[in-house]
Amino acid sequence: MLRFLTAGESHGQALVSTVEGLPAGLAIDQDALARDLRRRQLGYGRGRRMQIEMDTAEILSGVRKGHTLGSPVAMLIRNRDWKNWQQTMHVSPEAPAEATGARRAPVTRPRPGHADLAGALKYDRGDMRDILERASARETAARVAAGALARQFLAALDIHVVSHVFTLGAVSLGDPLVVTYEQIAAIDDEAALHCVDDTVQQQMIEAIDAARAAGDTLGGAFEVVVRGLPPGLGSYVQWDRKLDGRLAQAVMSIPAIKAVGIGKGVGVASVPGSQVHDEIVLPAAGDEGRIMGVSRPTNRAGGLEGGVTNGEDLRITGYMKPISTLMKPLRSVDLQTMQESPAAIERSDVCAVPAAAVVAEAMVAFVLADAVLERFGADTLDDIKAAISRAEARVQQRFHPAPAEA
Ligand SMILES: Cc1cc2nc3c(=O)[nH]c(=O)nc-3n(C[C@H](O)[C@H](O)[C@H](O)COP(=O)(O)O)c2cc1C
Ligand SMILES: C=C(O[C@@H]1CC(C(=O)O)=C[C@@H](OP(=O)(O)O)[C@H]1O)C(=O)O
Repeated sequence: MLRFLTAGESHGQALVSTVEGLPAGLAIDQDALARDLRRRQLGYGRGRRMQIEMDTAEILSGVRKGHTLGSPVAMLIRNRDWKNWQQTMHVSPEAPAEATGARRAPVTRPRPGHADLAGALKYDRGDMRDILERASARETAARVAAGALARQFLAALDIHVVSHVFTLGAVSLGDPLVVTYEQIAAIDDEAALHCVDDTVQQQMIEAIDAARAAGDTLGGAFEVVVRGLPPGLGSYVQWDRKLDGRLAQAVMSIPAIKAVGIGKGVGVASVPGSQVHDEIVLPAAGDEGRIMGVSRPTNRAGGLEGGVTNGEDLRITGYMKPISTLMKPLRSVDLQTMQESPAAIERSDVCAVPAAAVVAEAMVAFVLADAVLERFGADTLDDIKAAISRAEARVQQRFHPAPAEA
């Protein structure tokens, strides 16, 4: 079983990510890890915090001479902003004499849509900073570090995870299923909104500018696409083994994600079956089909049938609500005075859909890595590769039987 836990407050000293269950013998590419962390910080519409942070993950354990040992990998991501928050975020009852930064007033006016009110009710905290510090999506940097290791494990098996943004507020590219894996893989890391279409991307930028000018915020939708998955990951035999369910939980757990789709997603509800299901045909001459000797002209199922991978690209969409901190705040109640009062204003993003897409890549990579280990599980990378080859040979033999002896 592959698992990870994170720790850390948004303006505390650091984030910690601990990953357990990776096989031994995986080469760790620290540049690729840094690239994933950087991609999460990019995207048009983010706030000033992203100019302060330059996320890097320091590997503290589990890796020696560039390779995993099979033991837990602990990683540390320091918050550069911490120096501005020591007076507010100190761990001791009193701020130490050397603490830097301003002493901030308690947060008492919950922001509709953030975790402030629900968290205060649950944990019985008067200052809602005690809630928002951990509810903050700052934590997703630690998820991306964990996901980066999973992604490197998958890449060693020639499985690749990419994403793109296809909707931002009212601007949309339309059906993401028409966008190819190759188009998504070609998106430049520095692209403003990680959209495959430059004209649509420009309209998205303008929508964000307009929202910012109005003191408002915007959400949107992204798609994660995975190429190279072996068929047979996940299972239909129990509810908690269905891979669609496991992926949906992982993506839905990202702050502000309110809906998840597989393949055609919610579109399946409004059209007949003939426009939903992917026919199974014999491959055209010269096209072997992927592994199974059959071909699927369409992939509306998004690579999953019965909660099991079918050898096609995995396609999963995530829908993000607009950021809940509005510079023109919504109505709220000051929980200290119990007077109606505009919601608190914190420094904030106007839009973070591209960042959420990168986090979703990490979460999807993690769930898939776990599913690969479950099916081909072993303690070393070489054993896993051998198990995958064996499974491929078995499927190949069944669907391409050798010609009978004359
Ligand atoms: C990458 C990313 C950045 C975010 N930035 C902000 C932000 O700057 N301000 C804010 O109010 N919410 C932001 N959010 C959303 C909140 O974290 C989220 O709405 C809150 O934790 C409540 O969780 P829920 O929306 O899932 O119910 C961000 C989310 C993500 C994924
Ligand atoms: C720090 C990150 O995102 C933060 C997520 C967030 C929230 O409420 O979720 C609020 C903002 O925090 P701050 O007030 O410090 O600017 C974002 O910047 C990050 O993505 O690394």
